[in-house]
Amino acid sequence: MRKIIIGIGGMTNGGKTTLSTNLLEVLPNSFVISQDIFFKDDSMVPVDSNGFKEYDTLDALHMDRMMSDIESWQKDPESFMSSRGLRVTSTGSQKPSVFALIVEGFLIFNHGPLNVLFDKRFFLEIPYSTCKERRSSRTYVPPDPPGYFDGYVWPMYLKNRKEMDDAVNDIVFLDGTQKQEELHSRVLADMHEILIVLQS
Ligand SMILES: Nc1ncnc2c1ncn2[C@@H]1O[C@H](COP(=O)(O)OP(=O)(O)O)[C@@H](O)[C@H]1O
Ligand SMILES: O=C(O)c1ccc[n+]([C@@H]2O[C@H](COP(=O)([O-])O)[C@@H](O)[C@H]2O)c1
Repeated sequence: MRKIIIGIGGMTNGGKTTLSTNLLEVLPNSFVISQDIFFKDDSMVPVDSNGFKEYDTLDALHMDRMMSDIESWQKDPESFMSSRGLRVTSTGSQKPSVFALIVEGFLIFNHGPLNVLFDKRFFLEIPYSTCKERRSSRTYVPPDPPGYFDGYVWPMYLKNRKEMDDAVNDIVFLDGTQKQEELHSRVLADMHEILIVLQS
């Protein structure tokens, strides 16, 4: 049995969830773990000197819990999926030969212990104006206060991005303004290559 872990990183609103959901639909025996669901409760997130909640750091996330879920998948992907109500697809009487885990999130490559687990890393980039526009039509819990994007989110993106660029060099950058179908085909083609290598 082969296991493949793909990282779909990217800027806020870069299209990570959309791309991951599209991949999930076509990849048999795949599962998506999203970093977003590991945000700490608002009461645990401190406020910076400008009064903005510091959500865009690894400290705002339960990374220990996220790692523990990924470890469970690594130990036994089949049980991991069935314990979440998902059936494993087999060919005839044969057990599936490949399981794929897609890990998506805005800080997945900034966490060293997670970053080392990826067989392939993708990062969705969009221009500042697209990012600001997409973000303004999204409602988080809690919602972004006035000035949050320019006063906190964008400066933190630049900081986190620099840290990632300094520490990780094996990333395929994707233009998140491309059509969803193009992004989907590009990632599938790259994954296909890895699967061939893994199966040989
Ligand atoms: N390739 C794309 N082209 C145009 N809009 C997109 C594309 N991918 C995602 N979007 C839109 O951008 C917004 C953010 O997408 P989402 O997948 O939730 O981003 P993320 O998970 O990176 O925050 C959504 O409104 C989504 O419909
Ligand atoms: O999901 C949450 O609990 C949450 C609460 C407050 C803010 N967020 C924002 O979620 C962003 C990362 O998620 P995403 O999907 O935009 O990449 C990050 O920029 C945070 O500011 C997310």
